[in-house]
Parts: sequence; C-alpha cells; structure tokens
Amino acid sequence: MKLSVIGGGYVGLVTAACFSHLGHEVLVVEKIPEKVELLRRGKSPIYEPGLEELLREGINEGRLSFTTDIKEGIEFSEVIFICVGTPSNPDGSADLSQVEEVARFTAKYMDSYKLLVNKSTVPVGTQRKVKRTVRLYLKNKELEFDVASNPEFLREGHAVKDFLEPDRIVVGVESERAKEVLLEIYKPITDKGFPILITNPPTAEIIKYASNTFLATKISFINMISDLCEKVGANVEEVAQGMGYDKRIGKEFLRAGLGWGGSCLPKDTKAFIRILEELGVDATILKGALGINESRVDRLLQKLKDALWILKGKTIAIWGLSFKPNTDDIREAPSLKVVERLLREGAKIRAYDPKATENFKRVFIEGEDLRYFDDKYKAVEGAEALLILTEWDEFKRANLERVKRLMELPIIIDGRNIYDPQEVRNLGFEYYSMGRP
Ligand SMILES: NC(=O)C1=CN([C@@H]2O[C@H](COP(=O)(O)OP(=O)(O)OC[C@H]3O[C@@H](n4cnc5c(N)ncnc54)[C@H](O)[C@@H]3O)[C@@H](O)[C@H]2O)C=CC1
Ligand SMILES: O=C(O)[C@H]1O[C@H](OP(=O)(O)OP(=O)(O)OC[C@H]2O[C@@H](n3ccc(=O)[nH]c3=O)[C@H](O)[C@@H]2O)[C@H](O)[C@@H](O)[C@@H]1O
Repeated sequence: MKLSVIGGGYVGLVTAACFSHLGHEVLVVEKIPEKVELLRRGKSPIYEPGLEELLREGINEGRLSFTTDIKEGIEFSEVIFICVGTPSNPDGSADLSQVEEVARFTAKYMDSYKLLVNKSTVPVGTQRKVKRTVRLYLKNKELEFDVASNPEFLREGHAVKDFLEPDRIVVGVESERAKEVLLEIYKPITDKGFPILITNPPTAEIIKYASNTFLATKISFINMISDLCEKVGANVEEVAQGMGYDKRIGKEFLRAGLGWGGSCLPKDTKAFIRILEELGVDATILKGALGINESRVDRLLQKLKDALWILKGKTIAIWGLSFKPNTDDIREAPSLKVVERLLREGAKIRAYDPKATENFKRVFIEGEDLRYFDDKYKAVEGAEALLILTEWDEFKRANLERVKRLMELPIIIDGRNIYDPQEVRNLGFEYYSMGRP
C-alpha cells in the first residue's frame, strides 16, 4: 500500500523504514532539508541499531523516498501517518502545534478521501480536535476523511525490533473503512501472531499515556525502595528479583539507578498529570513518581561529595551521556543535570560516550572545564572520580585495572549498578552504587 509519513524523527523514520521493509511504498515528509539530504543518501540522521540498513534497503528497492514538500506528501497517499513532535510546554502540557499544522496542511492539499493516522503521543481528545481542524480548513470542499489514533510503543535502541515484533498494536478508529485500511497495513505483522487491539480513539490515546506513566511509576517505585535499601544495608537488586518472580509484578523495569530520562517518560508524565488535573482526576501517584525521579541526580552527587568532600577544582570523569544505552538521544538525560551541577560547583569534567557526544556538545560547548574524549580510557586519565551515568555494554566490559592505573584516585560512583561491588572493591576501588550495600 502507498503510505505517507509526516516527520522524519525517531518514530517517523522507524515507521517508514519498517513499513517499506514490509512491502509498502512510503514517502517521508521531513521539514528540515539537511535531514532529507542525508536520508536520500541512505544515511540516518539518528543512531538507532538496524535503522540505516532498512533505510538503504527501502531506497535501493524503490519503496522509500523523502521530501520536504508536505503538499507532495498529502497527495502521495490516501493514508497519512502523523509522526511529528509533541514536546512539553513550559507548564508541562503537550505542545500540539506540530500536529495541528499537519491537520491544516491536509485540509489544504487533499482532493480525495484521506485517513489521517496519529502516531505522535497526544492527550486524550486530540483525535477529535484534529478532525475538527481538518473540517474547518476544508472550508467548502465536500471531502470525506477519517482520523485514527495509532500510538507507538517502540523504545529507542530497540526501535526496529519493537516495531516489527510489537507486544501489541493499538488502533483507535471510528469507521469501518479506517479499521479495514489499518488492519491491511499491519497484516504482515499481525499474521505472525502479534496482537492488535481495535478500540475507539480516546481509549487508544489513553492507553499510550497510561502505559508510559505506569512504566515511569514502576521505576520510581524501585528507586524509592533503593533509597530504603541504602539506609538499612539491604540490596535493591535482590529485592527487585524477589518481587519480579511474581508474575503479576514482572521482572522488567525494576532496575534502580538514575531514574527515567529520555524524550518521552518525563514529558509524558508531566503532560498526563496536567490532563488528569484538568479533568479533576487525582494525579497524586504520578506526582509522587515525578518527585522521586527528580531527586535521583541529587542522590548521585551526594555520593560523589561523600567521597571527595569538595568538588571545586576536582577532575571528574563521566562515562555515558545518552539517556540510556544504544541511542545518541540526550533529551532529559541525567547527564545534562550532572554536568550543569558539576560545572557550577567548579569541577573539571572529562566526558566520554560511544554515540551521544556530538549531540551533547551542542548543549555544553567544549571548554577548559569540560573536555570530550573519543576513548573511555583517555577520559579517566588523572580523574579523581569516575561517574557512570549510562549502562553501555562497553563500560561493563571495560578493563578496570587499566582504569585504576590511569586515574588519580580509584573512586567509581556507578549510577547504573553495572559492576559487582565485591569484584570492583577487590581491584582496589572505592565503589559506590545505587541501593546496594
Ligand atoms: N522517540 C521515541 O522513542 C518515541 C516517541 N513517541 C512520540 O512520537 C512523536 C515523535 O517523537 P520523535 O520521533 O522522538 O520526535 P523527533 O523530534 O525526533 O521527530 C519529529 C520530526 O518531525 C519533523 N516535523 C515537525 N513538523 C513537521 C511538518 N509539518 N512536516 C514535516 N516534518 C515535520 C521535525 O523536524 C522532526 O524531525 C512524539 O509525540 C513522541 O512522544 C512515541 C513513541 C516512541
Ligand atoms: O513513548 C516513548 O517514547 C517510549 O518511551 C519509553 O521508551 P524509551 O524512552 O525509549 O526508553 P525506556 O527503555 O523506556 O527507558 C526510559 C528511561 O527509564 C530508565 N530505566 C528503564 C528501566 C529500568 O528498569 N530502570 C530505568 O531507570 C532508562 O535508563 C531510561 O532513562 C517506553 O519504554 C516506550 O514503550 C515508549 O514508546
């Protein structure tokens, strides 16, 4: 089937590349010309494992193309996937201006039936607003259209697999026609047995926020337990293991540490709190989860201060700038707060990340107090402490004896619990981690 995808970011590109891999013919509309230039040459503007291969496959087999022209995108296909950003407003609510803009352009350029499918994460009620906007801007054009909600659940770093082998596909539709089209589009995936839930649009919109904020709450819960473990000499990993054997709780998303960052859990939790409060629903649980999450960096820095007392003039190495491994995304990464606080305290930072350094440099320009390295061992040279902020595999496999020889003082503050405390201490390190004795 022919499909248009508006927005060439994490979700748009993965959606487009995977749909083209499944045999659909896809046109991506991305408004930033530099991104389109890169994409046309088969290069991904973001780091996401497996994505570039699928982009190249789609381009080479003639099923995937890119444009900056939204008119071309609207005319190309009957089905238009909206994958634009929905960032936070200053008050925490979702900024829906990019979604609204796509609705207006659709009305302006359509001249036959269209199915607008919203994949961006949006507050409940947005499908209705998109419908009204299209109708308003169609003016006196008498054209039929549908607006569906099809939230996306992929995780960065696993996005291609999550898209092609999803835990579930959720589709919120109002018409039989829209339902049939979406069932057809996803048939190559559902034929393999992956479940699809058909519901109405507001239900689909709520499923997305409810899922993300449930996951955020689960992580904050284990971080609360982690703080308790530290006070009484218990081990949070074993507590999580003991809880996780219970199938009703499950093992996943119980890793204590620096909390949830990224482009979605923080933004969506804040937006969902606003939605609940506006509708008069008690949001206490989510406010608590947010509060616990916001204290994680303080707890890490307290450990650093416990170890070094004064940070002014100290050399601190940082491993990991992305908000989690296998991505170059630094949106709402704990590293942003850590670097800001360390610079404010007068420390000198030596930072390394396998993929996210270029993005980080755009926020914190390199200078005398903040240096970036392309090698993790160079980053620790002369450091008085090493902070681990992201659990990249290469850190787990690092040669710690070499690290110890290079450092000025053998102190590791591990915000992600990647090492066995006893093993690291046996090597002669002073080692602090999260929620473990
Ligand atoms: N990043 C993720 O892992 C996931 C994100 N989401 C949701 O999906 C949505 C998109 O997220 P990301 O892909 O991360 O955002 P992103 O910021 O990486 O990408 C959005 C892209 O849309 C482009 N764009 C905006 N308006 C446009 C227009 N009128 N025409 C053409 N291009 C336009 C922007 O230039 C940008 O490249 C958000 O609502 C997000 O909450 C949902 C699931 C996972
Ligand atoms: O809406 C979205 O954008 C996506 O948000 C999250 O995906 P993502 O942000 O890519 O990353 P996660 O793997 O969920 O991790 C989020 C944060 O929680 C942290 N985390 C995760 C798990 C855990 O046990 N402990 C923990 O601290 C990670 O380090 C990371 O900072 C959801 O997992 C996806 O299902 C959803 O589609």
